[in-house]
Amino acid sequence: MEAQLLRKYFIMGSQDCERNPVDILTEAAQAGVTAFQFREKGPGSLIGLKKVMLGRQLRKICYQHSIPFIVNDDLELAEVLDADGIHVGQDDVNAEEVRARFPDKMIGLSISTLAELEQSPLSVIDYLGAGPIFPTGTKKDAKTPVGTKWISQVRKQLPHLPLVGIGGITTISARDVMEAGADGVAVISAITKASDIQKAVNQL
Ligand SMILES: Cc1ncc(COP(=O)(O)OP(=O)(O)O)c(N)n1
Ligand SMILES: Cc1ncsc1CCOP(=O)(O)O
Ligand SMILES: [Mg+2]
Repeated sequence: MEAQLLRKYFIMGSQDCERNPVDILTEAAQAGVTAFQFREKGPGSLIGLKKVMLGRQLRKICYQHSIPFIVNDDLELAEVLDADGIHVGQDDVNAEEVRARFPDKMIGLSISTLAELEQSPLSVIDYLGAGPIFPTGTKKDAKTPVGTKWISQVRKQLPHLPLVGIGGITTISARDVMEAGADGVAVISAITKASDIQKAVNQL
């Protein structure tokens, strides 16, 4: 995959939104986010048909704006929505299984420690999501923040694998993440909680 696609990677589910997620993604897409992950997860999230129906709407917006549509965790949903990619973490379906099922989709893998990095099937994935970089209130079960140093460490070990930082990144701290060597920043609240989404995306 082109690392440039990770530059402004927006992640969202309805649980993150105080207004219509369709409007929020439309504004973010118009403002120039470069990738989108549908992460319908946690307290207040939709399940079953409602999740699929929202996913269809969000998938369509990505298609209209030529933005990759990536599904978090849920392989069935990725198939039903014909997603461009899937993001899995260390406690999710193994990335090798995801690759066996989806030879042509982008696969992202979360990475928080050196041990995880050493044990991961890096040859089957397309990018790494490194974090949480900073403390975050968005993901209740987030691991201990690892800081931007973690980005530099991963970049040093893997100079060519596309790499995005995630966790507590704001329009101000995004610069530090990029300067540490990331190809992009993955954010939820920096966009969903912004009073002016266009401005927030521009600042990122
Ligand atoms: C780009 C990106 N990086 C990391 C994550 C976190 O994935 P995971 O650790 O599996 O946690 P959940 O998002 O599933 O709660 C991500 N989603 N995206
Ligand atoms: C999904 C995820 N994985 C690690 S931290 C995090 C939450 C990121 O949300 P925010 O950008 O609001 O801190
Ligand atoms: Mg996961």
